Amino acid sequence: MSRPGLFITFEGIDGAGKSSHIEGLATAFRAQGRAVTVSREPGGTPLAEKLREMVLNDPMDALTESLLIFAARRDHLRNVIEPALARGDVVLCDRFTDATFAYQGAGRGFDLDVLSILERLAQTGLSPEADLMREPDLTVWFDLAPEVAAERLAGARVPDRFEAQPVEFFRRVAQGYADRAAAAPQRFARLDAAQDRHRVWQQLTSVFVRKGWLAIMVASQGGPQ
Ligand SMILES: Nc1ncnc2c1ncn2[C@@H]1O[C@H](COP(=O)(O)OP(=O)(O)O)[C@@H](O)[C@H]1O
Ligand SMILES: Cc1cn([C@H]2C[C@H](O)[C@@H](COP(=O)(O)OP(=O)(O)O)O2)c(=O)[nH]c1=O
Repeated sequence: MSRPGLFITFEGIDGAGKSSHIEGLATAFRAQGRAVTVSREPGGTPLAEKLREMVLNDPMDALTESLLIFAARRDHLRNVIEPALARGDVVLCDRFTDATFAYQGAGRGFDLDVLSILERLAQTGLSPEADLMREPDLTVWFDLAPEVAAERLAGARVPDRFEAQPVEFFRRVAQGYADRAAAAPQRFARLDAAQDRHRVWQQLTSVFVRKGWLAIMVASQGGPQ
């Protein structure tokens, strides 16, 4: 019998170090015989990537932004995430709905109750269990002080509309993530992202080993040098 799919998301403020580790984790899962789908939000389908370009570059009010992000998310769920989970893949997704609560909710101050309604609308009715609202099986939260993230990003890449925000914005976003983690402690795994890359990788793989999703040997494989 094939193994059930796993839906794993990666969250944290810009510059926390998520992208540095996702490919390494995909390699570790593949080395242990699992099929892996790597994706990101906003994005992951042709339509959602178009919406991403708008969200990251065009000024808009917070409701418009939230509607576009959830539209992109539904398209991504329908066309990529749900089919991959149905095949039994491990789905590794760089950001998901916690980012909307953290950035649009806590960061921009948009109404969290409206976000909850949009979440239910966008994430329900797509899997064989009609009433299921799709949520991650695990969310890895790269927790890092905004000042440290800003230092890491300075000069590293051209900032998008969010990355160009002042540090106070990221303090609110970081608090938004802390609130989401406190509300669903069984789903979240917090990493101390201030440590060096190797230690962050060790923390990351030990979460998966503890869950029984990776064998212990991978701790020395696949991670960033
Ligand atoms: N543990 C770390 N210590 C120092 N710098 C890091 C660490 N992890 C990532 N970086 C660097 O910080 C920047 C942001 O990392 P990245 O993985 O792109 O973050 P994110 O995807 O969370 O925005 C990159 O320049 C990356 O090389
Ligand atoms: C998924 C998501 C992302 N975002 C923002 C956070 C990031 O600043 C930006 C893009 O995320 P990300 O892909 O992490 O950026 P990069 O590839 O440049 O590291 O979109 C939201 O504001 N709301 C959301 O729901």
